[in-house]
Amino acid sequence: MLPDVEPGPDPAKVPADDPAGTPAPAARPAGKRRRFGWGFRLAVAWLVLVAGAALLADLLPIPHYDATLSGEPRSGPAFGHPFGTDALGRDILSRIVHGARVSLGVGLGAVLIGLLLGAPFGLVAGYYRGVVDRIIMTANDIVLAFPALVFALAVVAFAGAGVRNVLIVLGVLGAPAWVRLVRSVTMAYAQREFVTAARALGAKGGTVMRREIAPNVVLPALSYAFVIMAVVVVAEGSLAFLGLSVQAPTPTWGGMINEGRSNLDDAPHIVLVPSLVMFCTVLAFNLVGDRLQELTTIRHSGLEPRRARKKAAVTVDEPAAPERKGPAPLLEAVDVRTGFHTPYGLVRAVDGVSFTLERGRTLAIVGESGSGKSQLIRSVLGLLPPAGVERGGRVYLDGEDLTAKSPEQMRGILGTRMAAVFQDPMTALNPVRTVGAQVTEPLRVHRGMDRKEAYATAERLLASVGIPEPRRVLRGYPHQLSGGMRQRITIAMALSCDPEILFADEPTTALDVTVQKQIMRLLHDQRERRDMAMVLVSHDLAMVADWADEVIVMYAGRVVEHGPAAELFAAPRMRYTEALLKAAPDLTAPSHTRLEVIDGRPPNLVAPPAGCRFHPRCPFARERCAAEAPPLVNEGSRAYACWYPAEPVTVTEPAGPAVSTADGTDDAARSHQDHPAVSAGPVDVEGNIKDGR
Ligand SMILES: Nc1ncnc2c1ncn2[C@@H]1O[C@H](COP(=O)(O)OP(=O)(O)OP(=O)(O)O)[C@@H](O)[C@H]1O
Repeated sequence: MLPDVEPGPDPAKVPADDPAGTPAPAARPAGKRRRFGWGFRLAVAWLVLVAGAALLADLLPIPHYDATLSGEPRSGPAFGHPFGTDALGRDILSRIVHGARVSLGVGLGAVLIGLLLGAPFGLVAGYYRGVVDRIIMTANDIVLAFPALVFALAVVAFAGAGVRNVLIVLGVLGAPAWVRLVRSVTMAYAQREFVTAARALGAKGGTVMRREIAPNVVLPALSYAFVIMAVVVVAEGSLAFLGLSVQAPTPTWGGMINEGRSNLDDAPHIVLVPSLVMFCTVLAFNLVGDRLQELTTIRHSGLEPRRARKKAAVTVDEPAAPERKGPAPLLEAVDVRTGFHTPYGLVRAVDGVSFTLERGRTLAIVGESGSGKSQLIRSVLGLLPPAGVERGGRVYLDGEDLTAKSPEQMRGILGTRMAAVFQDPMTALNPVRTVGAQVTEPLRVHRGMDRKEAYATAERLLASVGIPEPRRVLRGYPHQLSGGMRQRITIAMALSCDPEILFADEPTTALDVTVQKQIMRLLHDQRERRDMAMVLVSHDLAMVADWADEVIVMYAGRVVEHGPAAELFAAPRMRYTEALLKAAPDLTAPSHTRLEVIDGRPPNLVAPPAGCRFHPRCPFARERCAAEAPPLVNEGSRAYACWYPAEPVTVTEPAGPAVSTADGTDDAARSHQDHPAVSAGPVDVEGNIKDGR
């Protein structure tokens, strides 16, 4: 009888096909508008009628609900008494209308109490996970397991029957269900890019929950509130039937059913009318709740391990601080390792990656999907999920050990010294907040600007990243802008506090080709103008060839080749890099040219193959490759991990597939020709590779 219904979304029940954990609106055929349907409309109309009648009960031209003998006792529907009268001759319509006040009032009150008690716990559990989550959910499960009826009877027996006590009982008993609902929605949103982007800008946990997640919980909570209202109306009716709710003479629907039981033979309408009204009201609440839930359904992902065996994040086997002779590089990653605990074992997403990056340089990270590129930069930024993660290694920013920083200190660095731009500008921006609110936030938080100053600066920032009419754009919402414009906004946000390093995780993947080029040029120009460094994650080798100074090639969580972009593209040494370049599409090749593909699939990162991880897919693999893992050996400015590398070559004629983003502008002819492996033009790489940018 009490509200222990299963809350809507539960990300733990969904297939493991989307490690990014990106909740998205339910799929809907393009061009089709969402329809509410006649059932929904009827239900809303019924609820409006009942709620309206309850609100205006005292003004309606009907007899007083307790006026005995206002008509013939037990008489059926008649003029003046459309629903008939009860055993004392009281008007049933009037009693129904006044009873609605109790039912709906208790329903609304219980929903609010449950929400206020449960939502904060749900938010905290879903956002922080780990031990906090376990404590909250264990306490929640204990409350849920408590026999609700016994609790209700005990409270009413102790504190007395009455609307206030019924409301408290139902509200408190409903709270655990709210904890579950809000937790599951929070979990689904906690890994969304706009939340990661807010964290990357240094927002505190409380701020992220309040500003980024809570507004997105509102709609699922609203749909759930309708379902809970239905449950509470039934629960209140049941308590009233037992005489434990509001006492006579105030009418309640449950009480009317109870009173009418003895007249079932000669005047069944006394029981039937309140039963029918209650039935229709409960049905209407459920219908509206279900329909709203359908409209807010989240596509869940397998991000959340069903039961992470170790939930707390741990840091293991820290490498010693590197010995330096000269000044520290701007960014230095040493043996970075990141593993995710899953039901299938530890997924070693990043497995001992080291690199350095200097000011004014662009480092690109490439590799097939799942090779660990994104998790590497999230590890460097300290933006990994708070629980279920095993991490190791060190990251130094200008010689300062970031891995030794507290979350508070890291928040001071994110957004100000290191900032990030993510793949999909739609998901990187919070859809329920204005562009202005989002762009001004880092300015207010990190640069201490007041609202007016922050808006004026935001306007200039937007103009600097090429947004026309910035003032108008600031007033709008992300969905009113094109993909390219949205990405310009996220770039403006990332640049707002003049970071020293900009991390761009596939910043153009979600955009069309011509916009891709504009965005890359914008990023490059800003990098030059601000003398920043940039870390660029991308699948697009042509783009990397165009804009990167250095390239890291990742395979199965490890670096397999690293070197200056031009040299690496001209003459890859590691066989995987070679295969990757050959698999890149060549837009300048004759039509119907077959694309080379890399046979097989990337390995399972829970149990990667022994030896060289690429050997099962490598046409050049020999015995040694399966037995011993090749170390990353340095060769001049380059490093590669391969027992049988490709020969160093001097390329004087077209050397491989060209990848072109040509759009007819002068850029098209530009830099692909500098990198033979991704171009169609003749190039001499022996020290004569010119920087075509
Ligand atoms: N929260 C998680 N739990 C378990 N495994 C995860 C989690 N996040 C990422 N992984 C796994 O870590 C590996 C590396 O993921 P990552 O996102 O870094 O790959 P990527 O190279 O960036 O791929 P893509 O180019 O498709 O984004 C993948 O196998 C992925 O499934």
